[in-house]
Amino acid sequence: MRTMTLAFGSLGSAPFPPEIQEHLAGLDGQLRQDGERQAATSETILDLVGVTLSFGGVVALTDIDLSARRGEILAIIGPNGAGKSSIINVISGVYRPDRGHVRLSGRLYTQVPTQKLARLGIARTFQNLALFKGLSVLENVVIGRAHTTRSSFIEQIVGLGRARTEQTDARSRALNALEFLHLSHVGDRLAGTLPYGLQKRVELARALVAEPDILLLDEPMAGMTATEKNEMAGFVRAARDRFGTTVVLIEHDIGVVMDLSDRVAVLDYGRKIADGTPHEVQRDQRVIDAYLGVATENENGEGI
Ligand SMILES: Nc1ncnc2c1ncn2[C@@H]1O[C@H](COP(=O)(O)OP(=O)(O)OP(=O)(O)O)[C@@H](O)[C@H]1O
Repeated sequence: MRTMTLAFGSLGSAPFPPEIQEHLAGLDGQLRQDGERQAATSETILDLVGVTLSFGGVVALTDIDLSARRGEILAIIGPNGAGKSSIINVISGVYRPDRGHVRLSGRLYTQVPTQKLARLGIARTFQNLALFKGLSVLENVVIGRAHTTRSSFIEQIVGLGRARTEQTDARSRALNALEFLHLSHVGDRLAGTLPYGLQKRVELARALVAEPDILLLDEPMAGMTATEKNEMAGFVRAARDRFGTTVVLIEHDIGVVMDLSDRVAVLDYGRKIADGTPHEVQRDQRVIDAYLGVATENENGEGI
């Protein structure tokens, strides 16, 4: 059953909670406030061309063209089973498309090499939490720097020279990421002991510490309260504003999507049926039809 709720504007322009806003603004004066978003450059950093993917007889994606520009927040939405996760998994190299290709910063891949993902400038979070629950929050975030390690196994065991420099650097960057996401106070806690919403934020910290060009977020606000969603949306926006990161996210809460995204791509049955600004997509008849029967009219019988 297709269960997506079409609640356009449910969060509207809900403000980023004041204490978080104050914290972010005070970090080093570099953060831009809401409404002063860093404009996405016209440089296309991610390009999917004609991507088709099937599992046996099930066609998950059909001839998908999709691109994202540097510094853009792109949301992928669609009913359950529409192919959203499949796109993220193609971009991150988990699935190899039957046809089509992915271009990252101009380089062409039929399949993105998963093991080189971080070095290619891509970091991701997962639909279900993927933290090491028995490690501290800080240790979890330090792992996000693993791709930068050049020292040998022996050097790391002994903890000398290059290994020590790398560890110090990783720890320092992880501490900065924790501060940026307002998590410093839980850095020493075991990740598994944190409330769910904070664990999701730790995942974001681990992805951000890799300093990715492209951040893939698979339902980053799933299971969160409205307040937690607002906080998370604010942090995602702040990360983009501060680092110029391109964000590609899947999110079921359309209110969050409309408020946070620069552009929205809509999938239905594995096909892209719309791609535009939140305003454009919201009024697209094909999108409304895709969710037919769920809040497509207001009380006066007018389309929303
Ligand atoms: N590993 C797989 N094996 C077989 N079929 C799959 C696999 N992954 C996805 N599919 C199928 O491909 C289609 C698209 O699935 P996908 O998970 O990409 O959709 P989605 O939009 O992310 O859905 P949801 O919102 O429920 O997470 C569905 O029909 C799904 O059953």
